Amino acid sequence: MKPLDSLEMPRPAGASDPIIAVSGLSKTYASGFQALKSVDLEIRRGEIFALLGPNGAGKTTLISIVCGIVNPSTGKVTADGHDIIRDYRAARTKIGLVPQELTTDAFESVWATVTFSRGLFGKPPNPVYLERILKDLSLWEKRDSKIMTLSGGMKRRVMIAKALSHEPKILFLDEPTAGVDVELRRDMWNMVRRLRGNGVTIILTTHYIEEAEEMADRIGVISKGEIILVEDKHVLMQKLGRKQLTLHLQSPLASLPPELQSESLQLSADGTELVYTFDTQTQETGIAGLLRRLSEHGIDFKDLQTSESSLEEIFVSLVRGRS
Ligand SMILES: Nc1ncnc2c1ncn2[C@@H]1O[C@H](COP(=O)(O)OP(=O)(O)OP(=O)(O)O)[C@@H](O)[C@H]1O
Repeated sequence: MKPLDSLEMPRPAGASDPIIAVSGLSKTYASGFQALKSVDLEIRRGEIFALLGPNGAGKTTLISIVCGIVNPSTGKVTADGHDIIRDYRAARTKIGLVPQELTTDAFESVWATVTFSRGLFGKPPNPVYLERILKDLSLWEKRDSKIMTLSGGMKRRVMIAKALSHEPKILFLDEPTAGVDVELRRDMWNMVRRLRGNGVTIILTTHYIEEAEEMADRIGVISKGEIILVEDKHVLMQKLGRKQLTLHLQSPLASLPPELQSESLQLSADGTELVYTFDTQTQETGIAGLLRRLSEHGIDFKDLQTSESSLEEIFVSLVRGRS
């Protein structure tokens, strides 16, 4: 993909108010199922926000409400200062949505589809802008092709072009890289970064924790309709991160001596490795004491390595802790 430098959407100078403000938002579907439980969330201007949560946590429901596709039961949402219900049109114009499912008109050409999408938002035609988007998304050569003739990856690019056609300030990407190949995933990550560079705020939902780890400025975790955590990515990883020290033993151990047994020290099944888990936040890691006690028991090691817990491990432990 070529650069999206051309998408000039300057960041408002000094604007510190949230671009999206969600307060007390609840949703109970007609079935009686409560998908969102009094959600409060603020999205900052110009950030990439990743919303993580297991299947059925309420991610799509939340996005759908902000985009005016699903009605909230209670609560208030504003998008760039516009109430999404009272001032629906103005709010919706600010938002581009790339939904999970591909919903494009199979018989239309790429060009007709993006032109039509722009028109839906009441924006005057701007073929130069649309040409830039299609070029940036490597779709320009396919502009006259019917969508049904495109590959799945190309169709996904069309969905993005449609979402950007009316120059939104906010872009929602619902599971953007589910089922796409590695190359397209990389392209999309690069595109998201360039959009952010141009002042677009991006909210993405993902199951790929790797994606949040790589892309997001902040991470929100949703579980069973509740936002259980919102944190700067680096702070989150530092706060909840644990480190592991793995000792490769000189000779395998049948079992750990009782005096050494603790939750933080585990012997591998084959007895060749000892794994010690410690908190990155504490002053005292306990490593010196551990090494001393091992030596007292005549347990020698030939090598050691440390590793930090990934966002994936943090996420799993957070969501597990709630179930
Ligand atoms: N129209 C509906 N009627 C009744 N229940 C619904 C409806 N839409 C969604 N739900 C339920 O609300 C819950 C949240 O669904 P939602 O699609 O928001 O979750 P999600 O976090 O996006 O999940 P996924 O990661 O699987 O896409 C689920 O239990 C789902 O079955």
